[in-house]
Amino acid sequence: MDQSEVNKINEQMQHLQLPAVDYSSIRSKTVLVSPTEEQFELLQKRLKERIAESRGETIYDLGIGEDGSDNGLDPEEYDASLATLQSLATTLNADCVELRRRKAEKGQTGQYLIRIKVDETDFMEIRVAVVGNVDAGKSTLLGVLTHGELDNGRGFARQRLFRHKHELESGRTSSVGNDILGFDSQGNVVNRAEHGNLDWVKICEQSAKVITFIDLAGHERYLKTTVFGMTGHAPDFGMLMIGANAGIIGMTKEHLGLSLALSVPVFVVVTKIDMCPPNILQETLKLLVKILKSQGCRKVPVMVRTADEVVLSATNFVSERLCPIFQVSNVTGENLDLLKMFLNLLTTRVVGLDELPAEFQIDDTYSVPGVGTVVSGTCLQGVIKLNDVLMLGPDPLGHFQPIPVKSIHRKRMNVREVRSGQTASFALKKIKRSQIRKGMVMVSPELNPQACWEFEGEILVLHHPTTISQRYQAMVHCGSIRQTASIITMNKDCLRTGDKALVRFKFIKHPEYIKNGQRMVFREGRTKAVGNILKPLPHTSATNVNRSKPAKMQRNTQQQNQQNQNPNVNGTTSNAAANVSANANNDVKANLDAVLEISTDKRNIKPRGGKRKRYGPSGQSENTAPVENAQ
Ligand SMILES: Nc1nc2c(ncn2[C@@H]2O[C@H](COP(=O)(O)OP(=O)(O)OP(=O)(O)O)[C@@H](O)[C@H]2O)c(=O)[nH]1
Repeated sequence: MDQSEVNKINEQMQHLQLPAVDYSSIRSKTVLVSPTEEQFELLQKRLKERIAESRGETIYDLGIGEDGSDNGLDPEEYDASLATLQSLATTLNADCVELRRRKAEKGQTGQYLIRIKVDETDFMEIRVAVVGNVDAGKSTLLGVLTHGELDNGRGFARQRLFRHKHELESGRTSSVGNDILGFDSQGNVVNRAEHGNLDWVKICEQSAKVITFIDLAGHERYLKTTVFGMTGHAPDFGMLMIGANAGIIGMTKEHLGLSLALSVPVFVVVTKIDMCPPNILQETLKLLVKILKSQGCRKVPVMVRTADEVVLSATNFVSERLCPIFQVSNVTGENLDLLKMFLNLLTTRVVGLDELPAEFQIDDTYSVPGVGTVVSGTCLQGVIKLNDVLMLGPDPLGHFQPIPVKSIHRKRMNVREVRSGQTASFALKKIKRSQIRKGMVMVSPELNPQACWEFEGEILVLHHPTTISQRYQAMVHCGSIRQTASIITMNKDCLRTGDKALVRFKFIKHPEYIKNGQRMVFREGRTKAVGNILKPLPHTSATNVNRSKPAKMQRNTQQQNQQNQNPNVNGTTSNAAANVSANANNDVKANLDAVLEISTDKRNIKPRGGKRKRYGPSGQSENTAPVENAQ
């Protein structure tokens, strides 16, 4: 079975009302011992479905029945079952790799990774945002993982990575870096550095799964970029790094709070255990566990010390509550195998969105000599194929224009399509780079996209030194949108730390494409609020574009316009919005304590300033990079 077949099954499962298949005859733990032809077919069908459900792989339990019988098989039964499982995998063009075996009430049980062998141009994609305080060892760990050479404790692995990055990304000023780690269908790492360099195309060709690390800066002065990385690059997971000796300092809690606020499941990697006295390491772990278990985080910390624990935590990690903790050394390599095994088992959180109309969010733009304008970003839903015509926008007037996709790259590799949950870059014709900005989207014409100057959102103020009142302005981060917005109205006179409110925002520079239910962060300096977009208010009248009017007049005109279109706006919110709001309330409330704690951590507060990105006349960062670096 190849990826296109997996996709086909996915499609069928979502859209067709398939008659329910009766799997009752394959529920017993011994069914694999010597299945009848009919049972074999059913087993094959079920396995195919499971692989399709998680986009190319599944973990199969051997010796565990669904019929309530005691777990475990005797050695002969086990061997026979394993042989059947292997032949099932072979018929589906998949590999079957043992993850663990253990003793059960009656004999043995085991878990096996069944992963399809994809063709050269396809691979599963998982994005991991790497966060943590300065010096936690982020770059070093990524250097060690991706280049396969240990560190010397004095920056060796990190330099390698920097040199590699510098060579590959010369000209890029963005401080969000990407590194990739590929696994083949048997779970082996495929990265092979040649003269210190990695060939991304080769890695992707040999990989069944590629982990993209979004390397986010650890210093507070780059927090804006870090927030953008977490919202704009749509990570599946967050890897929070902590230096064992330094402990939970600086931005550690801030980054944890950000992951919580954006509902990104987090695992923790404690580094430098080779140089940390045992008592300090214990203190760091104790505090970490305390924070994770606190009311605000409500996580279940799990120390991962064995391969068994890796399988357990990876298979349960989709639930946001579990928080696996690894203790590693980049110098001795201790426990790095466990971390690699865990990364190999991570599965995408985006499933079942391929059938929706395409939606691609742009997180960067490039000018490539000989190619033209290139945009990179994430396909949030649907499938985008070569030569598809998508609506690009919104421009400063809120308009979208049709534009064909002339070439698609995934991780610098030429491909014919990109699916939901995957990142890609597109070459676009007849459009200047200065006409495109981060935060714009390319969507299927079916969606009839509309731009919004204003939207209603529900926010929770995590921290503000005094009070927030109407007309307050701060940066809204939402997906790859990063723009200052001002508060036009809210359902309270003023907001203080810990307050929740329904707020109507207005972007100050240009309208944006936003959607109901999107998570957002509203921040400026030490002020932070998180929440959800409840109701985008589409811009339909030219008055919205006229920014020369006094703020108050403009507000009134817009309110009138919107009242006319939508009588619901100023009174009660719609039912759908109210539902989102109820859910958001719970999520947001859950984060409160942790983040309040975070916001009062004085060590986080450092003077702002430092290196800034250069911006061109259009407000674009002045990136120029060859097309292959766009991904
Ligand atoms: N002994 C020891 N040293 C380590 C380990 N991991 C990293 N280091 C060292 O710690 C220093 C800081 O590591 P970096 O990788 O630069 O830290 P970082 O988190 O990337 O820092 P920023 O990129 O500035 O945010 C380097 O000198 C590394 O050699 C480890 O496991 N053991």
